[in-house]
Amino acid sequence: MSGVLEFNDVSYVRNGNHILDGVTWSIQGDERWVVLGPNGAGKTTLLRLATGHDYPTTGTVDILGSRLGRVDVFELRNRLGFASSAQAKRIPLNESVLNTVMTAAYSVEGRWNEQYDDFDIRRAERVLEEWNLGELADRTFGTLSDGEQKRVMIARAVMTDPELLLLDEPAASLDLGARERLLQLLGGYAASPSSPGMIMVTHHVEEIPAGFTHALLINKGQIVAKGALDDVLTTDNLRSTFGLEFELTKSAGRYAARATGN
Ligand SMILES: Nc1ncnc2c1ncn2[C@@H]1O[C@H](COP(=O)(O)OP(=O)(O)OP(=O)(O)O)[C@@H](O)[C@H]1O
Repeated sequence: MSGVLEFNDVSYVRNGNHILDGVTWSIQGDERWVVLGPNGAGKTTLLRLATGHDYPTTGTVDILGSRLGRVDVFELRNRLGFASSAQAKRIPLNESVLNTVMTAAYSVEGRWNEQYDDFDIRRAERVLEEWNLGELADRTFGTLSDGEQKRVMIARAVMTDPELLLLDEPAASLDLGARERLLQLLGGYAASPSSPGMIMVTHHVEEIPAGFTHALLINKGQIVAKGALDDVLTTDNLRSTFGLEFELTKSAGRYAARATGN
């Protein structure tokens, strides 16, 4: 079975630096991956390639069965859902929450002259309900809290029923309550058999939602470990990735890590 995303011996080099180095990685549509690694490891670069926002220096990237470099990336991106803080910054602050989500149907960030039909409106309203945003539909994006904005960006990413959903640090900078509410929603979404393949970048094992199945650990552009979550999340692999000794625990499907040495 060919995957929804295939990296084959991918390197990405800038100014002589190997930002990604020999990355081979395959994701199937029923897998939910977390990508973990320290600052500067290459996680965002991985997502930029996986969403067709950049090209590998060497190696190949296949997204939804199409080879990057031989396919119209704008068409391809319509089949992907992607949420990041960089994208959130492009949303006009005076745009309504409903429009912020609905404009994903046209891959635009602010409403202009596009004609939306009842289907688009109903779909956007349903997605807002699913992500606990129904009461905020008429609010403007700029008046939302950080946690609410992050949920709106995820709702926008799933609005078009993507075949692959990519989330870059969706829980970053959230307070404990907002983080836990978001992880519950993400866990529920990940557990649904109708959900697409997912990739979520994070810095913290505590932010891995229950229901995620696989992990990729990366450091200095190279894969440290990849595979089933429980096989990959080990103290040895965390030490190799973050350069510290950790105590790692798992409870009710969630992980926690605490440094034990240096
Ligand atoms: N176009 C570029 N030119 C030069 N260096 C780059 C370029 N893009 C990324 N880098 C560098 O590559 C490294 C990896 O960047 P990337 O943003 O992928 O890391 P990251 O794992 O997402 O980091 P963080 O966790 O801090 O967000 C960083 O050192 C970054 O400065």
